[in-house]
Parts: sequence; structure tokens; C-alpha cells
Amino acid sequence: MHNTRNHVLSIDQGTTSSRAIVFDDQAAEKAVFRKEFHQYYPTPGWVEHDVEEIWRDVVSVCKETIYKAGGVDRIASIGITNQRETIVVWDRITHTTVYNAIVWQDRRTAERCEAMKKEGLEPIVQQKTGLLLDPYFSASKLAWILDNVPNVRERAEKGELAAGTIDCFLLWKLTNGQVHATDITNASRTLLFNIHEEEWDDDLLRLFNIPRAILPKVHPNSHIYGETHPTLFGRSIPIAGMAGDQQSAMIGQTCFKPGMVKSTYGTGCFMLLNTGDEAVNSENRLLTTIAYQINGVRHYALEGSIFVAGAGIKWLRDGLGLITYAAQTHDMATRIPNNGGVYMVPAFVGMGAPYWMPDAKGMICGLTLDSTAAHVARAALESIAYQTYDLENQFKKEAGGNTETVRVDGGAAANEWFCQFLADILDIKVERPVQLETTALGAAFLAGLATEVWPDLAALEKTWKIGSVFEPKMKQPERNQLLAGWKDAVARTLLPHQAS
Ligand SMILES: Nc1ncnc2c1ncn2[C@@H]1O[C@H](COP(=O)(O)OP(=O)(O)O)[C@@H](O)[C@H]1O
Ligand SMILES: O=P(O)(O)OC[C@H](O)CO
Repeated sequence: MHNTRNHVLSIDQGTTSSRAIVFDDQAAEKAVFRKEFHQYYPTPGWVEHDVEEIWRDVVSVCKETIYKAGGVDRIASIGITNQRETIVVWDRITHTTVYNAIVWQDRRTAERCEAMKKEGLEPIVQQKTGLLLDPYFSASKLAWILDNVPNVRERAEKGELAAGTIDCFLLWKLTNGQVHATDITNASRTLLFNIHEEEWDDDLLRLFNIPRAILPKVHPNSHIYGETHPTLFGRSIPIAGMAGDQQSAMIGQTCFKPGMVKSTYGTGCFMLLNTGDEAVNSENRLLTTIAYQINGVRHYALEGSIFVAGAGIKWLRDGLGLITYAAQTHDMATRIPNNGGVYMVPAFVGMGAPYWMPDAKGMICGLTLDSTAAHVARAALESIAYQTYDLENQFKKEAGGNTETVRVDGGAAANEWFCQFLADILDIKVERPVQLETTALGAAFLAGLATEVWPDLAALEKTWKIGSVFEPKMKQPERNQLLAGWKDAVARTLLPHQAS
């Protein structure tokens, strides 16, 4: 029996797609299924998801993956990883949601956050949570649901409703309402959790007017959270690992030593530096966040969050109709000798680190009659590297943040042209592992550690395999010229906001 249960099922619920991957005990991928789901933009700046659709997709990709990988009897445990900050409220009896999930990209609470900043509340919030007062995080979105959806506040206070991030909602559904819990990394992104004391913080709950009764229990990342209801997959399977997707990617990249950095290019881009057991307070508009808690050991990370990376490429496809699939951008960028002076600042949902401008709007500039679709596609790819450069610049100012290598992953890291350009702009070595699905792998590792598929972190480290290395080749004058163009484009984007 011990040998036959050597598979782990990972559920990776991202911003644009839900996927399930089965890994074996060598961390090799045995099967994968994925489904893109609908994005709802009810009004400019608002972004919502239908979590019933997400739930249906998750069940279907899990079933397909389990079957293709050899059946449920081989599955030792399940790990869950998810888009972070996105918040859901549901009825504890009927399991139905009271409102769509409000997605991390949603800016509807920008005014409320700004007002709180003006009251001078940011330093205390930052000290307790490591985060900033920005609509990106869950607290103001949860408060919006409580304040704007009829009867929700009264029902929440009576204990009839539950709230949580997507990991928490999936756990609830998988266990058929038996477990209302989240993990410490997802909790650390809500703006309600004290990352030093490891608990929901009464002052913060008061500040955002959130009833404690609505919040889940918080557990370490590698932990038996509960078991799936037997009718779902044919037998009960322990859910033994959960983590926010960016922390999960850090685990999947086995960045366990202080000083190691990973950068994930999915919808957004999130660069995390492991700072060990020290919660480093950033003075450079980076976030301090919990990286993971495994077997009693807690590590922190410094994080730079960019809201639009692959999402800019998706917009070329879905918004402009300029491409039919994302990988086309590789050939388009290669086809032209340079960017022709065209820059895109993809502030579609405001700008994250280090600018934190929730109201900024996107811009393409430098267009001439020579400009082609290839220039726009290249500008979108280039913008991801420039934004990473802006983060890297902030990291350099932090103690221990002077990195020589960055490990990349996520959908857009499949693009060779982009990876080379990133190495050129950062002027550091970019390493890409064979396994690009590190987010899913991280959650599998967490579950596998709790269910004896892997003994310890050292065993996980041995599974990491380098795929490609991108060495910087660009000469400094060219780099300087490109960065000056980017700086100018950002200044134009931010100008209206600085003036007001
Ligand atoms: N070859 C590619 N070049 C550039 N961008 C890509 C490429 N392949 C995928 N992407 C982008 O990566 C994103 C998907 O990556 P993924 O890691 O699945 O994201 P998420 O988990 O946020 O849904 C999409 O936004 C897509 O536009
Ligand atoms: O969907 P991703 O992979 O870009 O990740 C979203 C982040 O978790 C948001 O904080």
C-alpha cells in the first residue's frame, strides 16, 4: 500500500484558469488538465469571478487528472494553491455565495483605502501585516461586501456566513462544509492578520469593521486540513497542504535558503526574496509576507507585486485581437530589430509595487506610422521586464537583497525571447527550471510532506532541475537607453495622479 500511494494531486486555482496536476514522488508530472474561466468586469476597475463556475471546473479537472494519472488509489493527498487576496462570502448551510468573488485586481475600494491613508493609518497596518493600504488586499473588499450586499452584515454577525480566500472556499466545498480554514500565507494577504503574532488582529478587525465570526481558522502550510467527501472522487483523500500561489511557487522552486529569489510570470508578476526567520520591514514600498510555515519553521519573504504581466499578453489576444495565442508574441518580438521607441505601461488595474497607484491607467506611447502590431506585442513583453527591473531596484536597497540569480516560472516564462530580455535588462542570470508549473508543484510538496511522500525539504531540493540559463548579453548603453524610455513612459502614466 505504501508504494502504490505515491501520487499527489495539486489544485492550482489561478486568476485566469483552474488546473489540476498529479505529481509522483520524483516530482514528475503524470497528468494535467486546465480550464480557463470567465472574467467579469461589471464596471471599470471592478473584477469579479463566479466561484460556482470555479468549483465546477476544479472538480472536473481533478477527476480527469486523477483518471489519466492512474486512478484515485494512487493519490496519497491533495494540495491546494490559489490566486491570493480574492475574497468570497458564503452561507454556511446552503454553501451558496452571497456575491461574486471580488478579485485581487479589483479597485472599487481605492477611495476607502486612500481615506484611511489620509487618517495616518498606514504605518500601523504595515507594522502589523507587512502590507500597505491598497485595494489589492482582501480586507477592504470584504468590508465592501458586508456594507453593500443586503442583509449580509447582520447575517455575518449572527454566524450564518463564512468568508475566505479561494483556498478556504475550495477546502469548504471539498470537505462538504466540514472545515472552515485557511493557511498562514493566504491569511497574511488579507490585511487582517498579524504576521508577527500569527493571529487575526482585533485592531485591524475594528478598523475594517469585520466580525471575527466570519473568518476561518489559520493553519501552517503542511498540515492535514481535512478529507474530501467520499462521493467526490470515489474515496476520501486528505487535503494536506495549502498556500497562496506565489508562496507555493517559491516552495516549488525550492527557494528555502535566505537570499534566494523567484519571480513568477502568470497574470501578474510576483518576485519574492526569502528572508529566513526575519520579517524584514521594507522601507522601499515592498511587502513583508509569510513565505511558509512547515514543521514548525516559519520563513518570511520580501515581495514585489506587479499586477499586469501575462495579463498584458492576454489583453493583446482578447482585448485587441492582435494575436490568437500568447506564444505568438515570441516571433513578433524577434521579427523586429528593436522596439522602435514604443513603450507600453500596462496599468490596466492601477500600478502595484513600487508605485502603488490604484487609479493609474494603462498607456502605449511612442507610436509613429512605422509602428506595427509587432512593436505593440514587443512593448507588452518588454514592459514585464522593465517592471521587474523596478522591483529589483527596490530589492537592492534592502539588506540581503542584492541577488545574482533569479529563478523564473509561470506561463509567460515559457517565452524564450522574454527570458533573454529579462536577463539583459536586469543584468543578472535568469534560471528557468525544467518544471515551469512550480506553483502547483509547491502545493504538492506541502501535501506530500504531511503524508510521507517526501521526508523533508532536502528531499524536495534534490528534485529541482535546471532547464535553461539566460545570461545577460546587452551592453550597458543600450540598457540605459531602454530604461530611460521606460522611465519616461511611467512618468507620463503617473503624471495626472501626482498633479491631483
Ligand atoms: N509564450 C508566452 N509568452 C508570453 N505570455 C504567455 C505565454 N504563454 C502564456 N502567457 C501568459 O501567461 C499567463 C498564463 O500564465 P499562468 O501561469 O497560467 O497564469 P495564472 O496562474 O495567473 O492564470 C497568461 O496571462 C498568458 O497571456
Ligand atoms: O494568478 P497569478 O498567478 O498571477 O497570481 C495572483 C496573485 O496571487 C495575486 O496576489
